[in-house]
Amino acid sequence: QHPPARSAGIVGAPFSKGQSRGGVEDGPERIRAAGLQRGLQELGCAVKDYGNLTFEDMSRDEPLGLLKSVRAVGAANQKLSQAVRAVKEDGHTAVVLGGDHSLAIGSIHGHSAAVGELSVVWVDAHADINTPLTTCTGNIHGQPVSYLLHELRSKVPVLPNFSWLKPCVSAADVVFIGLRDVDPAEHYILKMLGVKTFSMSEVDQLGVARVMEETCDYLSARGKKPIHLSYDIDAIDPSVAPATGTPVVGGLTYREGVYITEHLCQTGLLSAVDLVEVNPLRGQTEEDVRSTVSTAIDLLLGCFGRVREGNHLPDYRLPKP
Ligand SMILES: N[C@H]1CN[C@H](C(=O)O)[C@@H]1CCC[B-](O)(O)O
Ligand SMILES: [Mn+2]
Ligand SMILES: [Mn+2]
Ligand SMILES: [Mn+2]
Repeated sequence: QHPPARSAGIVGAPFSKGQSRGGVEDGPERIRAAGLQRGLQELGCAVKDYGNLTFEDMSRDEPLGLLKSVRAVGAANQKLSQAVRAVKEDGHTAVVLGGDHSLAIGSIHGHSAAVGELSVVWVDAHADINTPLTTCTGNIHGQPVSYLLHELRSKVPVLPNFSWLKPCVSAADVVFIGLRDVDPAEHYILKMLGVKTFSMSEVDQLGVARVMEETCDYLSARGKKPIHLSYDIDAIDPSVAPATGTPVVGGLTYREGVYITEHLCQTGLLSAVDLVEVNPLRGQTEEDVRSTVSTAIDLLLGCFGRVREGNHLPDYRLPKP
């Protein structure tokens, strides 16, 4: 029989101030222009596009110590949180198109406001778990996880435009996949909190099928909760997805990247997905950008039931002479 009808609520978040490379704000439009909505509809998925959020320019947003664009990041994520909560309350699986990975702060916060406790699968070359005091760059796209975890509450100072944010995720409900560029402070935090991680070494050692089995067993052992998939396109090897801000060699193959989404889709627990860090300006050729955007779309379609064996709509009938 066919799976229950799925519906996607798309929110574009053209935001770049969690890092310092222009262009990532064009991610949402490039992904839409390459046919995300049609691809979802061809899977029998209902689609509601909520459009792009608008982020007003911050008049003064001086750095706070190392931290850059704190007020802009705080305001943007407050807006995104409200948007994602509304999408969930409308009954859709949320699809957040970035924009940089600081957007996961608002996306996960809003998702949790709607559904309560959730599991987070963070697919990324990076752990993005620096705190405002351990960051070496000041870029908040390297910090979102620390703002969200209950266990790090005492390590994150109150920041301007962040008074709306409360931690909403437990460290034991997070799994990282694809890690290969983790700062020492981040590694210390991951070990201190006992966070489940599958670095690229484990992907090589176990294979992606076993990684996904263990991920789902680990998360469901604490009770089946809605899953928030936060997918940084730089988890995928730069040979496939080069148009991104912080590429790192030795990434997931296209097949491994898609397998992750196919597997999470079949759990039936996928409740929101972020697809972030697509930056068209970081491609050296148009083909670089096309390949990156096309991969992003295929990852999203995998979340909504696309499988490589093929799909057909429930009402399909063979034509008769
Ligand atoms: N080189 C990494 C590791 N730590 C750095 C930082 O904290 O600025 C970079 C963050 C990448 C964020 B991204 O994963 O969202 O791309
Ligand atoms: Mn990354
Ligand atoms: Mn990231
Ligand atoms: Mn990145």
